[in-house]
Amino acid sequence: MSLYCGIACRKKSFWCYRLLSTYVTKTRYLFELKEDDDACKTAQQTGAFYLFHSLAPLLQKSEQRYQAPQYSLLELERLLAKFGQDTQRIEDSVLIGCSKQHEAWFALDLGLNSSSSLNASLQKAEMEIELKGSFTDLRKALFQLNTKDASLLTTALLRWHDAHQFCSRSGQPTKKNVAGSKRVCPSSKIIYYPQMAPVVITLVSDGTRCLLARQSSFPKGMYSALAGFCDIGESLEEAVRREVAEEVGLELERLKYSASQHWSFPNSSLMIACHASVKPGQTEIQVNLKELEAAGWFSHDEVATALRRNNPYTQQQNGTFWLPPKLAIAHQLIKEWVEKPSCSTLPA
Ligand SMILES: NC(=O)c1ccc[n+]([C@@H]2O[C@H](COP(=O)([O-])OP(=O)(O)OC[C@H]3O[C@@H](n4cnc5c(N)ncnc54)[C@H](O)[C@@H]3O)[C@@H](O)[C@H]2O)c1
Ligand SMILES: [Mg+2]
Repeated sequence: MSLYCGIACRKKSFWCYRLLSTYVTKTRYLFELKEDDDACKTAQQTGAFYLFHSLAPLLQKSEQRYQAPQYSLLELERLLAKFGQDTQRIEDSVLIGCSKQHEAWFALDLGLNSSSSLNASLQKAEMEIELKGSFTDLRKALFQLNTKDASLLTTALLRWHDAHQFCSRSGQPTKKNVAGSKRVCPSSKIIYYPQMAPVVITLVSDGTRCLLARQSSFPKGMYSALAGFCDIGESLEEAVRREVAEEVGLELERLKYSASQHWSFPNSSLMIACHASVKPGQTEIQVNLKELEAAGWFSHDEVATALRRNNPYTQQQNGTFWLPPKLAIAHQLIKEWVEKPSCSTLPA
């Protein structure tokens, strides 16, 4: 393994290596796998593969808990052989992380039409029987897994490769590197990197209440914070102010960054979450019905109660509103405000 400890000391020595923390060696190892196709191929030999079918991750259920099983390269080759597939399909896998011991983790979709193999997608039902699990809709899967497994199962990279198989300049097929961190057009030499769209999400407060809204496409009864894609040329602050003005007709007073999250739906977004406040007396909402179905101010008690009983699968019948599930950054933002309502009015 060729690891070095930094710009000041590029020696490949045990002494140098020992100076680096586990986290740093892990990130350097992943960097190496993204840059070096041979190193990544070698890593596949001892690596672990997570399986997907048309972007739905394979989950197995044991004792009321769901887990995403891992397969070795050998197991994967045997599986493909059993279904009459050539092992070239493994070239479609993408690097998604590694363990502290540098076991590399890959994601492979058996349902998408393969770019490296002539064979089309594998039969889902037959695979599920063979693998003793089920390919589960990603949204559902994310809410059934623990946070660590859920973050591994992001399908954004698989989806991006599936949708970027041709060069937009030459029209020729592009080729992914082994790790899947880029695609190159052999004809135009253009390098394509995975893209994501910045999205702002804002919980607006008037000091005692917070503003929640819903789109008609949301599950029945669910309310969330205001969200919107950033326009080209905008700063995050400008995007937050514009989205709030556009969607509910309010002008913001203070704005405070909270946290961020990668979000796989509908494609690949970087959600940037903020708390914001409006001027006292300037709280009258004018809902933009082209964007939202409804919006309103909710008291601290109402929101705290909704957080306590939050379960999307049981809340839809009795007419009460419910909030996005724990894994969504909207939930974290709302929880933060419930725990500390002054967070939106404190200086940034
Ligand atoms: N993780 C969370 O907690 C959370 C919570 C709420 C919303 N979200 C996500 O935030 C995203 C944006 O929210 P929104 O729908 O209110 O956005 P929005 O208010 O900007 O409205 C969506 C519209 O913006 C336009 N648009 C501009 N740039 C776009 C792009 N790059 N991709 C797609 N559409 C684009 C389209 O016309 C689209 O219909 C959604 O995809 C949603 O999944 C995540
Ligand atoms: Mg919006």
